[in-house]
Amino acid sequence: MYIFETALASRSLLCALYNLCSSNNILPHPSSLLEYTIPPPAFDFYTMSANIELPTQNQSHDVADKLQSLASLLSDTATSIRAGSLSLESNTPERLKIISAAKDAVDLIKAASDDIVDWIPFLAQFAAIRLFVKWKVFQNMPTGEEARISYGDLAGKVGADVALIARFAAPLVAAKFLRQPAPGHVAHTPRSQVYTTDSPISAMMQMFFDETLPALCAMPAYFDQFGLREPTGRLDTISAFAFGQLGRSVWDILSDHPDRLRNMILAMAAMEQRFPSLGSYDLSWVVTTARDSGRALLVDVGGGKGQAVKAILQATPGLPAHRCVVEDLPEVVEAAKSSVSPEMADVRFVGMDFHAEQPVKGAMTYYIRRCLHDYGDEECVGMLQRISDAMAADSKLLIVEQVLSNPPSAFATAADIAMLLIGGKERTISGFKDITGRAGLKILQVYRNKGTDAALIECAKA
Ligand SMILES: C[S@@+](CC[C@H](N)C(=O)[O-])C[C@H]1O[C@@H](n2cnc3c(N)ncnc32)[C@H](O)[C@@H]1O
Repeated sequence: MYIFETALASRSLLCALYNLCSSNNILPHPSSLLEYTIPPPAFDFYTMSANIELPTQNQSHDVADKLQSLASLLSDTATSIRAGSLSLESNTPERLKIISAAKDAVDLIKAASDDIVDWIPFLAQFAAIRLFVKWKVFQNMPTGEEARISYGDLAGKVGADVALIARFAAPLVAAKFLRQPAPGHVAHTPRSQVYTTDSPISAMMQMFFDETLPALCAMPAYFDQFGLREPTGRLDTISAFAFGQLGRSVWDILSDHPDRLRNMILAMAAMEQRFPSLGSYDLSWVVTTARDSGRALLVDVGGGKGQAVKAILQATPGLPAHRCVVEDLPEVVEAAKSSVSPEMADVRFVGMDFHAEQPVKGAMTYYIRRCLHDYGDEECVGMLQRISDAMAADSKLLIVEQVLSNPPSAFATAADIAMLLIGGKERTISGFKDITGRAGLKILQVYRNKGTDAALIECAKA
């Protein structure tokens, strides 16, 4: 719309110029005016048609057809929800499918100029949410269906200017993230309530604002200094550059900041639904095969607080907790041990470094989730080689990561750019074949997770 208005205004201006000049015999013909006074036009202001790709009738029909099929998908969803056969809250793959369909519909309708109109408010919303979490604004808002608070009372509770609170609340009200039930009052929505506690989603948002955003902003200066080359190492990363810590890995840097490290570990739990610990993979073979041996049955390498092992224990009846191991950096393991849940009480927690020798040998299965994408290929080959060296001939390695499709999804590409900041990357299946093969492993099967790019890759010694 805006482009059209500009075009029309420019056209009138050119016509007026032409009329003025031609009446004074300065210009012989409009085409020479265009040819000599402006660069080749994006489109012809006189005909409004020559060089612009306006949708043909066929294309318009195509858009209409696609919109109609997306609309029927949304309408079928509504029918299933009404009939009680679909719950978007509990059915993550279906919810992600519907979100993607709704986004596809919006993309079909969008003009090129609409993108920027989406991006700019998003930045304001992101900043407002981060500040409200930091200032405990969400926590100080009453919850419940009818609950509301005046901006004045809310500002008083958190010790801020009323105007400041109202200005940062405004983008969130505009985005329907908060409600404004009456002028001067604000209320929670289910979306904002997630940020009232130290939830994994809140931790993820803080991690992106505090860790990722500064690194994204440092990228132009980083590439000016280091040249336009793909960063691969784990020491001189864009993230380290952004925090003035070149030569140190992201985990070294975080170990100086226990709060940031704790937040990062908590944030990992936010993506649990996108990264199911096993998905369709059935680990019950381990329980029957190794019942009588004393071997470890499951070793989660870089397992954080043991979130994947906890889920695997739930999904695999008969798997004894005392034969499962969670490995991570010593400081992470110490923190995890201090808050262990009852069902994890018998699990062994082992401090280690996955770039060094694997301390548990000959386990039935080694498991590594969301760690390899933190590193470039050479480091991954080293990490996999350590595991491969510890594996017995019948051991399996289970890798859970995103496996990029071609072209990749928006979420996977965003994850890839976040990984680039710390010298890592998301990989295609041939990328995984390459790094596992170089570490003396072969891929047996890939179990894809419905509705996301995550997959479990089962490997054995080559
Ligand atoms: C992205 S998190 C993944 C956590 C967990 N696997 C999950 O999927 O929820 C990466 C994990 O690797 C651990 N880590 C980082 N460097 C490590 C190292 N050198 N040795 C062992 N663990 C490490 C981190 O502490 C963190 O728990």
